[in-house]
Amino acid sequence: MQVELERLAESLGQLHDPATGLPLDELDAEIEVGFEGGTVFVGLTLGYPCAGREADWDARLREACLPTLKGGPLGEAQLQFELFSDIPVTGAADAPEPLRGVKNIVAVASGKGGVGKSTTAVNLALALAAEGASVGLLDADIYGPSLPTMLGTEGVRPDVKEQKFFLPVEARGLKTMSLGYLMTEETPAVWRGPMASGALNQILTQTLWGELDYLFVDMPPGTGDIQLTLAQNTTLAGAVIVTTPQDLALKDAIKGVEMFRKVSVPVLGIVENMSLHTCSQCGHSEPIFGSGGGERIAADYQTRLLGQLPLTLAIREDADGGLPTVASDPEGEIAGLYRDIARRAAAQIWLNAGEEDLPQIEVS
Ligand SMILES: Nc1ncnc2c1ncn2[C@@H]1O[C@H](COP(=O)(O)OP(=O)(O)OP(=O)(O)O)[C@@H](O)[C@H]1O
Repeated sequence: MQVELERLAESLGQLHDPATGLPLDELDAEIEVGFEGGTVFVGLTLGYPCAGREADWDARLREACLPTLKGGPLGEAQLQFELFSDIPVTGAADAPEPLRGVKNIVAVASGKGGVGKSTTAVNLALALAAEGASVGLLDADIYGPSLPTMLGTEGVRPDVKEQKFFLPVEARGLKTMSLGYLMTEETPAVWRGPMASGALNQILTQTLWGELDYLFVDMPPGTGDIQLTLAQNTTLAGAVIVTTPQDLALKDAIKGVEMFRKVSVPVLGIVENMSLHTCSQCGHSEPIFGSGGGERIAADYQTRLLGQLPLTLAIREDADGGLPTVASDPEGEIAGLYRDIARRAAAQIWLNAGEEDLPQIEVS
């Protein structure tokens, strides 16, 4: 029977993990197989949260197990499957105290403004929370903090502890902090570089984030000094670059990729937003901003296209109305796209954590 169980584990190791595209035995995935009381137990541990895929894994594992079990001593056994996630830690051990419990800090960035970076950041954060992770979201967009609008927390002021720390504002299952919660009439309308960097660093390191699997940072748009300083001063697990398919936005997205590479922050991948427009009247879809751009950058810059999101009224209305699509229509098609992208980004962090030395790409 032991031989049977080993054969089973072997055949399960050949299954492909959809978030990385790699077979389980090439990943740091743990497959446990056991037999007790007439039941074969299979446990699979992945390095990213994927509660939403449990039923899918269950079906695929059953299908893979059948030929191995059929006709053998375990042919009549019941099959019980459980999916676990063990999220890697890429936070720095010497991080400021409030960030010590944060396993992974992920920057969501864009080379230029208005491409949907904040909308993507909030939906990705909600998506990983829906997959079972504990998630925080820091709105570091000094030019126009939009998190309070998107999460319906306008006018909320965070509690302060020991006159030194902010307590994050809980919203839709996320721990959030935004410059928007702190703005007063005295807050400068236009932040100068060092002042902006200082303010960002302060809310990042003086917020009591507690234990988090992922902290998403919605970066200010662009690739100037403020962004560079933030990327340099923080141990980031990686960056997600949001772009639209227009040539100009793509050029700026490349600058984003180059900026993160310069400071050795892994680029987890590209999200192409507003890729296709589907007419709400006739259902016809067309790539009004062009097509294939995100894929091209991903190929040219050895990163991956994490996914594409359509230009739809629902995404805009949901975000602007305080209930982003992943929360307003969790089982819908668009929420599914965000969840796929979020799992791929998290899986990329897992892959990177398994590599001892990331290749250093020199950008002159
Ligand atoms: N896929 C989409 N379909 C339709 N509208 C979208 C989509 N993505 C974002 N939007 C809308 O586009 C506007 C700009 O989005 P958002 O604020 O997320 O962009 P941004 O890149 O963060 O901008 P900024 O540079 O101002 O921070 C918002 O009104 C948002 O609701």
